[in-house]
Amino acid sequence: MSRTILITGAAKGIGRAVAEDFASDAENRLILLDMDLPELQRWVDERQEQIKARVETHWANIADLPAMEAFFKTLGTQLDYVDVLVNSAGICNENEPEDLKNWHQVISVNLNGTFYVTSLCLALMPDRGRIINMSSILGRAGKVRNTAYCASKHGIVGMTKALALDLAPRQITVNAILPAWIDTPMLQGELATQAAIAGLTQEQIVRNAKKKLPMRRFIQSEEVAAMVRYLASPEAGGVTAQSLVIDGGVGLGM
Ligand SMILES: NC(=O)C1=CN([C@@H]2O[C@H](COP(=O)(O)OP(=O)(O)OC[C@H]3O[C@@H](n4cnc5c(N)ncnc54)[C@H](O)[C@@H]3O)[C@@H](O)[C@H]2O)C=CC1
Ligand SMILES: CC(C)c1ccc(C(=O)O)c(O)c1O
Repeated sequence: MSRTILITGAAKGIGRAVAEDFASDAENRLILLDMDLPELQRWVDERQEQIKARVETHWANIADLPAMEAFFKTLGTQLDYVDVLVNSAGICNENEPEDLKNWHQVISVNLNGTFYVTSLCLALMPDRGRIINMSSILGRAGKVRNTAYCASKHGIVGMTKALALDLAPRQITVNAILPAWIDTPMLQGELATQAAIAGLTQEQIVRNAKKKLPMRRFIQSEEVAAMVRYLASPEAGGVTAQSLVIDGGVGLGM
């Protein structure tokens, strides 16, 4: 089955693992977007031997609406369809409760950016298309010092549910994945910050963190990519408007 798959945030972490997964199929065409184009290109160059799909890389800031409109206008002249959209680009900043600047920054990227890409992509999406949004376990729970991030991820869940109903007559499915504690540069960066604050080594912070997790381990990006693969498959044609959690049980633990 020949498909075009557009992935945001493909340079690192979950987005990269999703790209790697789809890249093993020679019938796929991948459109990979990220703000960190050098890192995205470096990874694609490094994996040339393993990559079977046709891959294109593009610099993109999903929060920049005029730039995204221009990007999709050009894309529309180069292809007929985007069959699968995976919205993985996102940022995670802690904030003081009254921090307006951080609010705008996080909402701009995580919520507005995800909506911009989705709405622009819809013009290119055929019936039976797939939209998969990376929310978070913080799309259904709260966390101290995370007002903006939690709001953005709750927003993605709401957007997913409503859009799924709009698009259901066309057999387009829209689902959210709710991960937590995925071993990515985002998590490693946060652990490094915590280690610096606590005056501990990164290894000590990692050991302490894992002790508090029900499975005593971080989830690998490839495990999230497998969930994306399922949601993108023909077999998942009846799964829509859902929030699929992959958090090793942490969201339900005490
Ligand atoms: N790592 C984790 O434990 C969890 C991650 N998530 C979510 O999963 C998604 C992916 O996270 P990770 O892979 O861990 O993050 P990451 O930081 O490792 O990778 C995110 C990628 O998105 C790109 N990006 C950020 N802002 C962008 C923008 N404005 N335009 C284009 N690209 C942009 C970055 O350059 C980076 O390559 C995010 O939406 C995150 O909120 C949710 C729950 C847990
Ligand atoms: C601390 C790390 C980076 C992190 C960030 C966000 C979430 C989430 O949205 O659920 C996590 O679970 C994390 O582990």
